[in-house]
Amino acid sequence: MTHLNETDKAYLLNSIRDIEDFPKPGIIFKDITTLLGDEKAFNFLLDHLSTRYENQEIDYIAGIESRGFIFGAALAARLRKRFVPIRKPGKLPYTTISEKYSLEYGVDEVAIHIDAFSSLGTHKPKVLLIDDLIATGGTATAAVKLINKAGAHCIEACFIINLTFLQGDLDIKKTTPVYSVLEV
Ligand SMILES: O=P(O)(O)OC[C@H]1O[C@H](OP(=O)(O)OP(=O)(O)O)[C@H](O)[C@@H]1O
Ligand SMILES: Nc1ncnc2[nH]cnc12
Repeated sequence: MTHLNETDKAYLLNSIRDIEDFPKPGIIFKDITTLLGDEKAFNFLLDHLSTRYENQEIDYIAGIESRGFIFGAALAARLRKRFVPIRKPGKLPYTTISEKYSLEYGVDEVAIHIDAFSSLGTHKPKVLLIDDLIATGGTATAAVKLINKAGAHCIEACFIINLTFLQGDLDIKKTTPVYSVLEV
């Protein structure tokens, strides 16, 4: 189904477990392992995402390490699209390009293989970016920049959960559509 009603969203949200004070005091961690461990909820989510994206022009689905790999690769297999991993630094074996981003304290980085998106005739490769969750938005904003640096076009950034009170999607929305299945 393209549109999820409030009952559908409550069903998915209830399949995700909240863990208080992980990994630090004050954080409520959204634990998606309970969604993955519930085959009905996981397939319900994948049915929804497949319906949303099946008729859109997409050449690649890129997932952000590590939880974005799970949803991104599952959706890519269903839609018969190519999957590209966006990884933490030092993990990819071939030549990479990378993008740094700020954390609350310090910096982090995401990387991609330089040839991840091979050119497809006349058009720039169209990429759907997927991650499980957007919090401050630092990771996903850097990932969108990386997709552009790699010569592709990010057609949408998709998240299963958006922690809306952090407004992490504001920067991405300046250049790229954002879709969040669940807003918390
Ligand atoms: O919006 P941000 O504030 O940048 O945070 C969101 C990112 O944090 C989590 O990943 P994490 O770095 O914990 O890695 P993991 O998926 O390997 O656990 C989550 O899966 C996102 O990738
Ligand atoms: N509250 C949270 N739950 C799960 N993953 C996260 N990544 C950043 N914040 C998170």
